[in-house]
Amino acid sequence: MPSIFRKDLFQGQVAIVTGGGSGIGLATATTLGELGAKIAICGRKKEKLDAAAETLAKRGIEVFADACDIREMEQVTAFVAAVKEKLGTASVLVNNAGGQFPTTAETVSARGWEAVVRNNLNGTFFMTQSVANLHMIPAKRGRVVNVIANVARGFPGMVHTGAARAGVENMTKTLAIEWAQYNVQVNAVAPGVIRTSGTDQYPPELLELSRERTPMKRLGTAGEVAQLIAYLASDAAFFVTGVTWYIDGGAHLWGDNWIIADAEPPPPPAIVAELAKE
Ligand SMILES: CCCCC/C=C/C(=O)SCCNC(=O)CCNC(=O)[C@H](O)C(C)(C)COP(=O)(O)OP(=O)(O)OC[C@H]1O[C@@H](n2cnc3c(N)ncnc32)[C@H](O)[C@@H]1OP(=O)(O)O
Ligand SMILES: NC(=O)C1=CN([C@@H]2O[C@H](COP(=O)(O)OP(=O)(O)OC[C@H]3O[C@@H](n4cnc5c(N)ncnc54)[C@H](OP(=O)(O)O)[C@@H]3O)[C@@H](O)[C@H]2O)C=CC1
Repeated sequence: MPSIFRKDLFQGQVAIVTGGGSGIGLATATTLGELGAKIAICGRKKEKLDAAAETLAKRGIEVFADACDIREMEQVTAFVAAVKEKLGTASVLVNNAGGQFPTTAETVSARGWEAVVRNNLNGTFFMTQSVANLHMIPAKRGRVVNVIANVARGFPGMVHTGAARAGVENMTKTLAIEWAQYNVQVNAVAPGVIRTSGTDQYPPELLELSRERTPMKRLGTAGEVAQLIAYLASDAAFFVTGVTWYIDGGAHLWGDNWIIADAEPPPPPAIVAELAKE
């Protein structure tokens, strides 16, 4: 996707993109890198990262890639220190790593719940705190962009991730206030359904349902999300903080991914009938 931004927009800056080995993360790393930033990417699978690093390097982007599971504080601390040593002080952090699995709320196991909350809420906080303390707060400059999901009306079918992403959305607001004094702006991006290696793992019929229920009648692209992230990471968004930006073709306002069962509603309690008589 051709960029609308000036070619040297991020010249001299270092950007960390978690989950930068694929999908939205790789598109974001490519976009920021092509706009001049040095790029650090992490993920759990080293082979995926190596392939992504090669792709970025072929485009002339200086890149540091290393395995890091964002759920593990020790791995996060080591990765964040390595970025400083290899590339310098980071001014941009894109918390993109995350994921979950479809489940009904009544069947999700305690371990399944915990795995998803750790992945999307704990991991995002660990990375943000570590980058802020080592890079952004001492430099008095930082832009954090958290990739969440469309949780405006809950997240039926994925209760664990809905709760975790809502946690990140609230954290976004808190950190925007606490860290304004350090010139660290914190925003969130909430993608609707975006065609990526991630959504390729979901049943095609679920994706088609989402497309039909999206007012703009299509799925988004990783490049479109990357452009929004680039704006929020740039100086053009200097006065923007604590805000969630939906990029979903209108889906947070209208359209449902969850079919409510066509069951007989329960009779109302007696008090409701009595009040109706008055
Ligand atoms: C309409 C579509 C909308 C789509 C919108 C969103 C799209 C995206 O987010 S795209 C990104 C897509 N990628 C993913 O979502 C994959 C991410 N998944 C993972 O990274 C991992 O599976 C994990 C972090 C969610 C869990 O990994 P891990 O901690 O290693 O978990 P364990 O294997 O140890 O299992 C713990 C616990 O969780 C249960 N579980 C794990 N995966 C699944 C699954 N796919 N389905 C059902 N249950 C799962 C697992 O069974 C364990 O529970 P117990 O069995 O009770 O021990
Ligand atoms: N595509 C969509 O429709 C939507 C996506 N999102 C969110 O956007 C983000 C990007 O997703 P997308 O690009 O579509 O999918 P991908 O599956 O391609 O990207 C997810 C990336 O996160 C990395 N990752 C996951 N868990 C961890 C972890 N614990 N530590 C480090 N890295 C991790 C994965 O790498 P590895 O497996 O190597 O660890 C992978 O590169 C995710 O948070 C996703 O949930 C939100 C709403 C909709």
